[in-house]
Amino acid sequence: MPAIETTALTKRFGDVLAVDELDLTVREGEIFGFLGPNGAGKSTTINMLLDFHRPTSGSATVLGLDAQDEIGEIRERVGVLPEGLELYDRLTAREHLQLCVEMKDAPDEPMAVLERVGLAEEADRKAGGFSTGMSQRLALGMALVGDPDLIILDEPSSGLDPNGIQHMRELLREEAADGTTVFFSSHILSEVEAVCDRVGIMSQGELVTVDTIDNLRERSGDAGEVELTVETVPNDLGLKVMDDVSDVEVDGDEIRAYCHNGEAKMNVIRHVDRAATVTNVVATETSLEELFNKYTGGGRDGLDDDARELAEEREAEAEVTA
Ligand SMILES: Nc1ncnc2c1ncn2[C@@H]1O[C@H](COP(=O)(O)OP(=O)(O)OP(=O)(O)O)[C@@H](O)[C@H]1O
Repeated sequence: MPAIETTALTKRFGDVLAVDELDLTVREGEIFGFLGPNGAGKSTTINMLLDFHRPTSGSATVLGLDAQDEIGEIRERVGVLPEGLELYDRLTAREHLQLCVEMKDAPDEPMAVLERVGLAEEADRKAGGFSTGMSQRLALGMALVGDPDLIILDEPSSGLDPNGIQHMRELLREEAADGTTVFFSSHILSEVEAVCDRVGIMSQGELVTVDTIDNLRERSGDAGEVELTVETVPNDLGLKVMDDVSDVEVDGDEIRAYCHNGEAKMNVIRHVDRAATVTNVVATETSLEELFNKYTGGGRDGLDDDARELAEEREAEAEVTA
């Protein structure tokens, strides 16, 4: 049974089609990153999963339960860190946790949760004086109460310092290792890249792709770059004619080649090694940032079929309205 499944899930706010016939499956036990630029429809989707917004049409299940009809049971089994959660200014961190423990009838010890999110020293401070990052840590702790089967986090890293981001990443990994499904939206792509099993990329209300990051790289036809430092660059390098290699550049004693897959990178290294004395090799992968731009229209080359089709539809619509 999938942890989350949506079928043609759609939300319209007046003229704005925030989520457009979304079919999304999040598997049990995975860490799934939900990506997309501002206004792509991520929060609206999350809000429909938790019945904060009613869909215009379509349906969603969470842990096999209907997101509208069985929301009570869903809320008992899901830990949520919503976007812009407002804390109670006059309650301390410990009191917030205590409230969650009581509401979920959970056996958790508030101090143990505060330890986990790095807030133990602030346990008796009122949340009204918390920094954004501290509030976010507390909200994360509240989401962890009751050992949920699924954690849904909307932009969990917002306001966290690098230390906090690292800490949150570890917590999410621990939760996943324990069998919890983690579904989170984020703008911090490096964070998504570091923890997610799969990512889904939203653009203008539509899901343009879902896959592992490695597969996205592979499918985008852009595996990355290999840079070799050599004692003397040979006269006839012969790299440009190699399969799956493009944009070869030579700069002093450095040779750079963009490769479309890992095998091409290895072939480049072997080829140059035969022709010259190689003193250093650096291979880099296409960053998720670059992939993200491709899939959301930041660059057209390398779009997968779905994204290209979507982009072409958009252009055709634009021509009609122009
Ligand atoms: N309550 C609302 N009333 C009207 N329009 C809304 C409402 N909530 C969202 N929208 C619109 O729906 C679209 C999707 O917004 P949503 O907040 O889901 O995007 P998002 O991907 O979460 O963006 P961000 O990363 O900026 O949080 C946007 O055009 C937004 O303006």
